[in-house]
Amino acid sequence: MNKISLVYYSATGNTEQMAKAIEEGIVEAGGKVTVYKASEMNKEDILSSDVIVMGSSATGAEVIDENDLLPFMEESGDKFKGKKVYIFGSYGWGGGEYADNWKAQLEGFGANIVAMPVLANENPSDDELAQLKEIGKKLVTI
Ligand SMILES: Cc1cc2nc3c(=O)[nH]c(=O)nc-3n(C[C@H](O)[C@H](O)[C@H](O)COP(=O)(O)O)c2cc1C
Repeated sequence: MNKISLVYYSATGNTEQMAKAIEEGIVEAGGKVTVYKASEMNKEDILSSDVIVMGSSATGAEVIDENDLLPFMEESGDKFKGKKVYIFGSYGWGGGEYADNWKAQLEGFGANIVAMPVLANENPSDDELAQLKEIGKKLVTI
């Protein structure tokens, strides 16, 4: 069974709801996940996981959380090489463009993006939450 960590940034709760759906899926499938808010993450624990799940809303100008998650990504670069990674999040108006940049950055580090990111426009829909739950189930043994 995979060691899974999930770290997310959410200003108003949209990405947080999505994180909860993934967590539910993992737990339903008999797995375990340690969930961190980006401002409280344990970087070593996250980087020692088999599967790293990261969520962020779009902030600034089409970027992920610039206070914690972006610095973590940039300082950890090579440590993502060969890791199984899943990213998701919520955006307001940019069509989710920020996540394309994010995915490309991770792929540049050599990460293996295990499924297409689910991106919600503001509040996640029931369908998006259901998709995230299914992805959570798969992460347990992927
Ligand atoms: C300061 C700020 C900057 C934002 N920048 C973007 C952006 O560049 N592109 C975009 O699509 N949405 C942007 N948004 C909208 C948020 O990404 C959107 O409201 C999202 O649903 C918030 O999710 P959260 O509650 O998980 O943080 C921004 C919102 C705020 C408050």
